Amino acid sequence: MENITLTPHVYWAQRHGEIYLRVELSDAKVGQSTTSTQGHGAKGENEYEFSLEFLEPVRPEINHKSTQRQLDIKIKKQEECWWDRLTLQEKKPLFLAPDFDRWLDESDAEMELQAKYSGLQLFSPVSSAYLGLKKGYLFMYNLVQFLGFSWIFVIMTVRLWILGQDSFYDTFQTTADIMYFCQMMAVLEVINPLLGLVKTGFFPAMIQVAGRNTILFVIFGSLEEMQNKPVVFFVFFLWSTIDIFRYPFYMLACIGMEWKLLTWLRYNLWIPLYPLGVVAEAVAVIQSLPIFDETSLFSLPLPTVLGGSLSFSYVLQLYLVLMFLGLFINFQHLYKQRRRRYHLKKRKVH
Ligand SMILES: CCCCCCCCCCCCC/C=C/C(=O)SCCNC(=O)CCNC(=O)[C@H](O)C(C)(C)COP(=O)(O)OP(=O)(O)OC[C@H]1O[C@@H](n2cnc3c(N)ncnc32)[C@H](O)[C@@H]1OP(=O)(O)O
Repeated sequence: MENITLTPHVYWAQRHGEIYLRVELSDAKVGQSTTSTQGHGAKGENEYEFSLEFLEPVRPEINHKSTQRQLDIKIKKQEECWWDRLTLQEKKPLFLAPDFDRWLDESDAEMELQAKYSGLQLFSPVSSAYLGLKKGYLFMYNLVQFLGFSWIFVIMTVRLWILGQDSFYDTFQTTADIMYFCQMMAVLEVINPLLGLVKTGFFPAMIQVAGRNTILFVIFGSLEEMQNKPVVFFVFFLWSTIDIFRYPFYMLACIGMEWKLLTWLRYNLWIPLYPLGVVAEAVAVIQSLPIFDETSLFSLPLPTVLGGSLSFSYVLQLYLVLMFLGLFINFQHLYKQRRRRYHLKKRKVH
């Protein structure tokens, strides 16, 4: 019977300097070209072939080792750098999948490099356990946040659908408990970069978490008069709309996966939502100023000659200025992250 050329399953992983390909072929006999191989694969004994156009240049020399189970190929990158994907074409070939046995994300690969230089073994039981724990922790954290914000988003949307504008007035009573929980958990987003668990900048995360928590705990939480205002609806709706996409995006990143639509939403939705969110928060702060003046809540004691006390509303007026400074810093940060993500795409077009 005449042999037909088939495509084997190929699994890949990378380090800063190398690409690893694992081809699912047993007892492979590699021909002149490394990508054309005689071996036993999913469709039995046959000639198997695949070709890949790499994202960046690689060195011509290719190392390969055939075992009873698979064919391992190691290719050196021309330049030591992290690739966003393996192939020049954006759409992943059907026969290609991540090799989760060797898979490391960029920061883990950096850790591996450091471990190599300091003589430690990254794949020692201790460091593998650390990586597993880190991934498990981040995955669970993102999952819990995703569920929390989804719950808030769904409750608000359903109530808006059924009650219309009436639902604006009791958003706080129906969703605040979960919002408190999610936003208290979000403090971990400031701690995670400090511990080196994620690459997020500490300062942008701090601005984000401090900004939201000031609104939630100080403005809405401590002033009952604010809790029935429609502004609560707009603030909570804008926060949850971004986060029902942001957290699943991080979850997939934890397991080395990407869903194009989700990535697009994560890197584009903030463009209208962030300014809108800050404007809604500014409205909440402005509405709370007369209430703080009337109730003297959190007012700062001063000597009698200086008037006896300073209303907290002055602190909030200063905070209003900081809010727009914070918006500017984070908008720039998110814009840079977006450019970094789409950099390669642009280079391809020009
Ligand atoms: C002078 C300052 C004074 C401060 C005073 C306070 C003033 C406050 C003013 C501002 C008020 C803002 C209040 C907020 C309002 C709103 O939220 S409105 C609604 C719209 N909001 C948004 O769009 C913002 C959403 N938030 C974010 O995007 C983040 O919180 C961020 C910190 C602002 C930016 O995110 P960042 O993490 O830096 O970017 P990423 O590209 O997503 O992540 C970098 C890499 O790290 C990985 N990663 C991050 N977190 C996780 C995680 N939890 N789990 C797993 N992985 C994570 C991520 O995958 C990235 O990895 P790579 O892709 O490999 O690079």
